[in-house]
Parts: sequence; C-alpha cells; structure tokens
Amino acid sequence: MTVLVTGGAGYIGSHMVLALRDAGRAVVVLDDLSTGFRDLVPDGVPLVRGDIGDADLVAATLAGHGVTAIVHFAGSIVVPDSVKDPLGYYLNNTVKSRALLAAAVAGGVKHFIFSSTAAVYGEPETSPIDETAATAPISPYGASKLMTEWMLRDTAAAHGLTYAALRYFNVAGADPQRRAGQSFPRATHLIKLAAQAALGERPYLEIFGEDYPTPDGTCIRDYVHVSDLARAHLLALEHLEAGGESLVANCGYGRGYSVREVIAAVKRVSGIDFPVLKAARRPGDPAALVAGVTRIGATLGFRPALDHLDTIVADALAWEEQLRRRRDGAAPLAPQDESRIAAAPAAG
Ligand SMILES: NC(=O)c1ccc[n+]([C@@H]2O[C@H](COP(=O)([O-])OP(=O)(O)OC[C@H]3O[C@@H](n4cnc5c(N)ncnc54)[C@H](O)[C@@H]3O)[C@@H](O)[C@H]2O)c1
Ligand SMILES: O=c1ccn([C@@H]2O[C@H](COP(=O)(O)OP(=O)(O)O[C@H]3O[C@H](CO)[C@H](O)[C@H](O)[C@H]3O)[C@@H](O)[C@H]2O)c(=O)[nH]1
Repeated sequence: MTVLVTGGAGYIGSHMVLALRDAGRAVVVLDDLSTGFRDLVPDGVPLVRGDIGDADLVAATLAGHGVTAIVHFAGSIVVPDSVKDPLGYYLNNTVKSRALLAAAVAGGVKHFIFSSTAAVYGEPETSPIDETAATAPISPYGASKLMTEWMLRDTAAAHGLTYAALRYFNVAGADPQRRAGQSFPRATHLIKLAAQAALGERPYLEIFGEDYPTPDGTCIRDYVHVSDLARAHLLALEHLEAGGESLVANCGYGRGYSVREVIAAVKRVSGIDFPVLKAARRPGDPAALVAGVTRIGATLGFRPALDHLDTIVADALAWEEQLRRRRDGAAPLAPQDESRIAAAPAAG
C-alpha cells in the first residue's frame, strides 16, 4: 500500500508527502531534483533520485516498495517557457508521463492521481469554469497536460486502473507548520514574488496589465492554499481506494482575487510597503480564472480549511522568512500558531 509521489521534492509534491505521512501512509518519492530540493523530503521518506521516463528505474521502484498508487506531480511548469520550448514540455510532461503510465500498468498499480491545471481551459468564456467547459489550451504547457489527461482516461478504460486528474488553479502559501514551501529561486508566481518584495529580496513588484475587463483592471485568479490542495489529493486517493470512480475535478475555492487585491493583502499582512510598477500584459494571461467547485465538494467531500487570502499570504511570507533564516544559518521559525490563522481577518 505504498504511495509513489513523483516530483515529491518539489513545491506541491512535498506538501503531499507531508499529508500522506501525517495520515500514516507509506511513501516513496521519485524526483530528478531538476527544480526540487532534497531537504523538502522529510527524514525517513525514501527519495529515489531519477527520471520518471526511466522505465527500468520506475519498474524497480514500484516493485521494490510495493507501490499500489502513484501521485504524479513531476513536470515542467512555466507557461511562457513552454511557448519557447514546446518540445521540451511535450517530452517532460507528456512523453515521460506516458512512460510512467506504461510502467504503472506493467507494475499492477491500481490508482493514479495526476496534477493537471486550469491551463487546459485556455481563455475561458465563463467564470467560474466548471469541468464540463470546453478544453482549449492556448499554451504548449496546457496542451501537454491535457494530452496526459487523455492518456489516463484511455489507459484506465483499457487496463482497469482508476484515476483522478485534478485541475489546479493558482496554488500558493506554505505548510502552516513551516516544514515546506515554494523554494525555487526563479519561481514566477505572484504571491511568492510579492512576499519576496515585502521582505526586500526583490526591489519591486510589477503588475502585468491594468487594462483587463475586471473591476480594477488587473487579472483575477483563484488562489488555493497548497496544504488544502494536498488534502484534496488525499481525499481523491481514499475515494479511489474505496472503489470510487475515476474523476476529473477542479481544485480551487470558487472565489477570485485581483492582482491588486493580492498585493494589498501582502502589504497588509506583512505591514511592509514596497514599490509596485506598472508593466505590459504578459502574453497568454486570461483576464479571470475562477474554479467551479461543485464537483470536488460533491464527489470527494472536499471542504477548504485554509481559504482566506490573508492566511495564504501569511504562510507564504513565513516561508520566505524561513528560507532567509536557513540561508543565514539562523534559528528556524516556530510552527504556525493556529490561533493566529483563525484570527486572521478574511481579505476582500
Ligand atoms: N504551482 C502551480 O500553481 C500549479 C498549477 C497547476 C498545476 N501544477 C502542476 O503541479 C505539479 C507540481 O508543480 P510544482 O509547482 O510543485 O512544481 P515544482 O517544479 O516545484 O515540482 C516539480 C518537481 O518535479 C521534479 N521533476 C521534473 N521533471 C522530472 C522528471 N522528468 N523526473 C523526475 N522528477 C522530475 C522536479 O525536480 C520538482 O521537484 C506540476 O505537474 C505542475 O504542472 C502546478
Ligand atoms: O510578477 C508578477 C507575477 C504575476 N502577475 C500576475 O498575477 C497573476 C497570477 O500569475 P501567476 O504567475 O502567479 O500564475 P498564473 O495564473 O500565470 O499560472 C498558474 O495557473 C496556470 C493555469 O492557468 C498554470 O497552471 C500555472 O502553472 C500556474 O502557476 C497573473 O495575472 C499575472 O499576470 C503579475 O502581475 N506580476
């Protein structure tokens, strides 16, 4: 009953490893450490360093650890990079997912959970978007993920494994116990960058476009706390293990915040003002992306626990501070005082 977490040394995967461990599950991580970090894998969790496309390594890992389920996070994630290097993205996200899936079938794996993305919807015409909306990705990244969803659907039908393809909206925040967080120095995500600006690690933050058809002219996104997201995966795994049907489900909160609202939250929670500059639109950014969340609630019984923008921002800020302390050799931050989370005012 061991769960293989691919990409378990990365941002979201490391939170899934924590959620599985906290639930008492046996876990093994497969990660090539291309954007991941060995120290995000907790002590006692085996880390197999290697490529998900390496069929022999995956077969040996599945057999050696008695793997019955795979949670597949490993991949390349930067949308503009996928436009510059589509073949690299199709290789890492699609071709290698195919190899992993083939090894899963050969190894008798029963359940497969896959990190999909709101990018499969492209430029949606409705907001919130539910899972029945047309999929029309506008980037190779989104297309590479949608093709993997299709491979999963067809492979599950042919070989009897069950799967969940979870379409994440904007993942942010960090483990409230300060054990993991977004650690990649060249990360491009708004809340991470704003937290760095607040802590003086970058001189300013840019707003990419203020002329969108939204109330304040900036893009709206549905920010989901990474620890809630990990819990949704755990529910999906339990659902499949209990004999539940395969599913495709959005992961978000069903509520969006604009770039300006996010910046205001980071300034409010940190108590620090930082320079904000106007910049041109970033190509390929839809004006608004908000998840329809009926399905994940109804199918998995998912109920958010950390769905306040200020909570997400507070945890992101604390993780940046934690990274700085590690760099400086200072004592780590104490785990989050949960009463502070409960007391955090709702933003908006
Ligand atoms: N971060 C988001 O907001 C977001 C949104 C939607 C979907 N996703 C998806 O979630 C997944 C995890 O994203 P993340 O933000 O944690 O990114 P990340 O870069 O922190 O994690 C990816 C991990 O996969 C590993 N990896 C990459 N290619 C590999 C390979 N070929 N073999 C073995 N290991 C490999 C990396 O070393 C890294 O540890 C990705 O599949 C991504 O597409 C992320
Ligand atoms: O310095 C910045 C960074 C971002 N933004 C804006 O903030 C919003 C959020 O941007 P992120 O880069 O944080 O996230 P994205 O919405 O672009 O991307 C996320 O959602 C995508 C789905 O559409 C993919 O899944 C991707 O992996 C995931 O990070 C966008 O409007 C972006 O233009 C800024 O204004 N300034």
